[in-house]
Amino acid sequence: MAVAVFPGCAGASRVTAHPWMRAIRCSSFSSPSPCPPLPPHSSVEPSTSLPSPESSSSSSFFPKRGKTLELVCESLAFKGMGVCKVADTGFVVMCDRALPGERFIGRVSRKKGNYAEVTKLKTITPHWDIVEAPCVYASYCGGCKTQNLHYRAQLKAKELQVRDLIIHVGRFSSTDCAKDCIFKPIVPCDVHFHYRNKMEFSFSAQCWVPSDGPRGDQDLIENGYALGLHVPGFFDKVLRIDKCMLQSEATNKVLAIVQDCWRDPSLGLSPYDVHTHRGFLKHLMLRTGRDKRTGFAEVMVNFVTSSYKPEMLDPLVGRISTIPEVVSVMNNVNSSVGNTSVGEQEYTLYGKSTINEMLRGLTFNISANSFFQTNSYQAEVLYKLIEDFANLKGDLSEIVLDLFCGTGTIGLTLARRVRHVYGFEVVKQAVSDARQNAVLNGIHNATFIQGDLNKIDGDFGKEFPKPDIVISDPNRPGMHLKLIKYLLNLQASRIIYISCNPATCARDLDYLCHGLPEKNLRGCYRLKCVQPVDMFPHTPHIECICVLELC
Ligand SMILES: C[S@@+](CC[C@H](N)C(=O)[O-])C[C@H]1O[C@@H](n2cnc3c(N)ncnc32)[C@H](O)[C@@H]1O
Repeated sequence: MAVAVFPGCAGASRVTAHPWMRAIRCSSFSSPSPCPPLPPHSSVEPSTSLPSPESSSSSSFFPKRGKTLELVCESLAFKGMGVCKVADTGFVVMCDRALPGERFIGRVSRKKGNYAEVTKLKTITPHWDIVEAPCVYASYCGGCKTQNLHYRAQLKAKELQVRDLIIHVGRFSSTDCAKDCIFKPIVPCDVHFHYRNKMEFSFSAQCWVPSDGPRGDQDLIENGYALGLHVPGFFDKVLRIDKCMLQSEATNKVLAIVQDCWRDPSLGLSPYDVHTHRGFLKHLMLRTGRDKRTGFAEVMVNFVTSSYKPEMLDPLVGRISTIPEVVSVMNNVNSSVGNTSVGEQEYTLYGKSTINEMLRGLTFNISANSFFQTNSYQAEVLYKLIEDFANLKGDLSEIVLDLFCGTGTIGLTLARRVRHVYGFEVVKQAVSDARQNAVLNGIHNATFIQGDLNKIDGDFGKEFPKPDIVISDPNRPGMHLKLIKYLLNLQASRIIYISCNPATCARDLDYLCHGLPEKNLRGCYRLKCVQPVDMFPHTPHIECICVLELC
């Protein structure tokens, strides 16, 4: 199928397509921080003229909440929201689950500064590059929002989003970027399904049944219990999922067994109720790794419960441990009212307490709560690119600083070719895993330090020599201004910035390259390359690697 050209990519129609970008700088610091405004940028201003949603003349217009509008989706933006225009007027709104080319009726649900959000009510004509979504839950669960968009079109949309953000939020000139070939084509993921090595399902006392949902769900309304994924936007409603096409076949077998028996009244198991704070079962986390000798899948099952009652879980453990791939059953006990999966106590109910995964020739031990790249196939590709971009001399002379190092995977894959790796990470367990992973792989030139990179002070950096290469792989909020300031003072010759949020990445690149005069910061880096990598087909998530060189 031919990939349609997105009309939103060209010329004037793009002009009105970025009103939400204003919010990026202000919303993305993870701790209180002065929030500089977006620079004047006339091209990001939305059109505000529309006489009436039903007609199309030109008085000032902002649609009222509840108003229905006929819309056309032009492109995908932040979090996979469709960028839409009111038909015949050009007024911009954002709509979840609207895909490029789709004409539909939407209802205004929220006003957001200078644009509005709408809820889709009815499709008039479908989007371009339509394919049939193979998963019955694709329209409901919130995970695979673009499963019915041809994969090539998904890639194109992600590539355009990165480019847009770097230019408009990062304030890089599109002409210069084109001249210097800054934007590299996105690297596709060859594995489109079953690529996720970790999924977390929730137990709930409130089952959500979509009115036009997958058949067979009707009986669930009766007792209201569900094991599945949260309905987007609801912390207390769960859509029952019997099979997820993103996780491994082995973990789907586990899910099927648990679905089959957990509601059996004779077991006396109850879901945790987030309103009353009563009940036992909170989450079912499933992780897939690989046996380091055979390369075959090995699975960890982690029950997150509100209290420690292993005898209650015995019947489930007995059944799932008959699946040959299951090598570990863990129990994280989280007695707090919060509904996270990290427990205060962790118990091994069956088998071992960690599973293995291999990456770039190294073996990693993964415990229930360790961070590990969730697509191991594509992590291999990502890490190879990082290593290539790091452009190491390979003479064991260089120092690498691995910021936000998690379980040390990036630093450890580089350690064989450098003098020393220093890794920083806030999660204690991840730091301990990183140290163990170094030992497991016979690596002695890596030091992992626990610390919060949002709270660094003037002493940061005194405990290690000046790095030649900085790797920075922050989570979605990006880097704190304190860390940016440190990097600008440090002046390492190369920074490899890996990001899972191109919006905050663009902001940080702007600071590193152009500075921030109101904070007395002078940029001293040149953007050499932006390489998007698709780690998560069918989802709005975008990963990219950016290479910066000292001017
Ligand atoms: C996107 S992950 C990258 C992990 C690792 N580089 C990898 O590829 O596996 C981001 C990591 O940053 C850590 N992190 C988040 N906020 C942090 C902070 N303020 N200080 C230090 N580490 C932080 C998270 O715990 C997580 O391990």
